[in-house]
Amino acid sequence: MNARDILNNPFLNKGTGFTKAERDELGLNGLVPPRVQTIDEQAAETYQLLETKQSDLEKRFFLMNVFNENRTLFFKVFSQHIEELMPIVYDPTIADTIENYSHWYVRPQGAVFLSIDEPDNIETALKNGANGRDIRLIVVSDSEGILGIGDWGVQGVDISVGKLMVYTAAAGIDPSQVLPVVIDDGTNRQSLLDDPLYLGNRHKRVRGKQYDDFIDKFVNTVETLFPKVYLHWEDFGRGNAANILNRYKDKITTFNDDIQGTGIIVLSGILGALQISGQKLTDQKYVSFGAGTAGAGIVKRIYDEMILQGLTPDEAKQHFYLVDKQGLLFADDETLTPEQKPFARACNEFANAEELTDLESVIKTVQPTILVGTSTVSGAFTESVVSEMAAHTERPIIFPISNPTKLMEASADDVLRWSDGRALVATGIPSQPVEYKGVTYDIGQANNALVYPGLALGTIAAEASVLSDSMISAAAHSLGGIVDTDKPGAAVLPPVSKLDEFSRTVAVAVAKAAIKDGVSNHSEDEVENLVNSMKWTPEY
Ligand SMILES: NC(=O)c1ccc[n+]([C@@H]2O[C@H](COP(=O)([O-])OP(=O)(O)OC[C@H]3O[C@@H](n4cnc5c(N)ncnc54)[C@H](O)[C@@H]3O)[C@@H](O)[C@H]2O)c1
Ligand SMILES: O=C(O)C[C@H](O)C(=O)O
Ligand SMILES: [Mn+2]
Repeated sequence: MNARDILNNPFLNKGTGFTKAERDELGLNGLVPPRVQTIDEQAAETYQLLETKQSDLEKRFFLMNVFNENRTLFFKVFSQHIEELMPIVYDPTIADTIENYSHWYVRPQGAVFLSIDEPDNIETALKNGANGRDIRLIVVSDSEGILGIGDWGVQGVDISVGKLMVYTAAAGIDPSQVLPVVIDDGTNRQSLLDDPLYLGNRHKRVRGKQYDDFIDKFVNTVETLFPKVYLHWEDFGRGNAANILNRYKDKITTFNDDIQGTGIIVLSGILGALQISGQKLTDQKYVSFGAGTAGAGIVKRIYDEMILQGLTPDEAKQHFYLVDKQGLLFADDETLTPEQKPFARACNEFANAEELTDLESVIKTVQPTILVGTSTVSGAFTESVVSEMAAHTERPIIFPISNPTKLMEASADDVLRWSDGRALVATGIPSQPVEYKGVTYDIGQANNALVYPGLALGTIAAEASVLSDSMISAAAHSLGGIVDTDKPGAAVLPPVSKLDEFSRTVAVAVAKAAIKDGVSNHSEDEVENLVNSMKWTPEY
């Protein structure tokens, strides 16, 4: 490899960090400024320059340049300032770059672009993307359900790139072992189809057999090329996400973030909240506002936990009320998804069944103790919804977790005020602490980013053949225990600033569960070492 290839390769480039000896050996003399800098000096300068940028968007562009030039330096800066930079590198700023991707496009950022029109190119494209690297982690999206902003065609590739950045910063997954992938199967967003600058396939989304076969071919090719890979699915549409997961979850090491990751983090948050309120999960009544991919995924996780805590399936089901566009979901509704069906209620349970078409009437009638929003309906948790909940329960658990910021069901600040400081709140995007009547309330972030890095680290370290339910449950429990129950206004989840620390906790718990479950051939006393040895650190 010649010197210029080294400087142009973000995995190899150290910029001014090349030592004198390296410069002599690699032919770099004269190609970088004379002074040799340590990565700490480079990181401090980079951070200083970053802080001169005014908007989050400018900061993101700047950081993406660093990412494209020098991966090690990028992750040094990101890891050092993880709490500050998460919302810039990832959600919510990433939503802006996805909506404007084609217009702002500069570089492919190491992603692999697969076109539904060219199934025969899957293997070549993946090989080109890997370029001989040993790929252990793939994030793939078809971008039909990006966050709560919907179908963004090929532009959703940024979510695959962004999720992988968080994996490395949070859990130390080696950035040279990851591969972001987007499946471009068209888009149903007319404004993209009409946009002359749109960079994706200019046709409607392909569905049915052709789509399913493409997914199958993709999975088979991935498994052949990268037999040890952990395959993460992100932001597929409601009609595909659960189907795909169910098709592969017992065969390969695979994970759907919106279903399983969100299920884990919300269960952890609820366990944290119950630790604060001193209550039992099996005494709670749960309303899911929005019962799509995430909503139903969370319900299933909490339902499984209730069974783990001793309830029968029939008893456990009685604790859930799912609300979607049509209102409370009833069993005689023919439009229910397979994931909604088990939790639909009977009309004859309610004297006023026909009135239960909006959230407020459901809250009044059901009097829940937990309300989780995954509806993408901005402001749906109104003052009357929140105060109605607070009227019936001392410490209502209220998690408005739709993303990005513009789609939140309520702000943490409003929920606390409207419940007179009694609600236990977590939000999907980071929220500033709320001051109310002399107490500072820290707000937990119920975002799957707090858990998917550790989950993968543990699973990959244990070389688990599948991601089993007990591994998922172990992840939720390992996080749920880390709250400060004595401090007034304590958050229900651990702070993002400690993400690297608790990713390790999650990883160890997950790897141990894999071994107990018989899906890993390692032994428990190896776990600490296995996890430690997987961990990549941003140093030269
Ligand atoms: N915080 C997190 O970690 C996290 C994780 C996953 C998803 N989410 C967020 O959850 C939201 C939903 O994501 P998803 O993947 O489940 O999408 P989805 O499309 O699968 O589900 C959304 C559901 O909301 C329903 N809905 C739409 N309008 C409604 C209304 N007026 N009233 C009631 N229900 C309504 C839809 O019918 C659908 O069932 C998004 O905003 C996403 O960002 C957050
Ligand atoms: O990406 C996020 O911030 C969480 C989640 O996966 C989502 O789709 O909203
Ligand atoms: Mn998602």
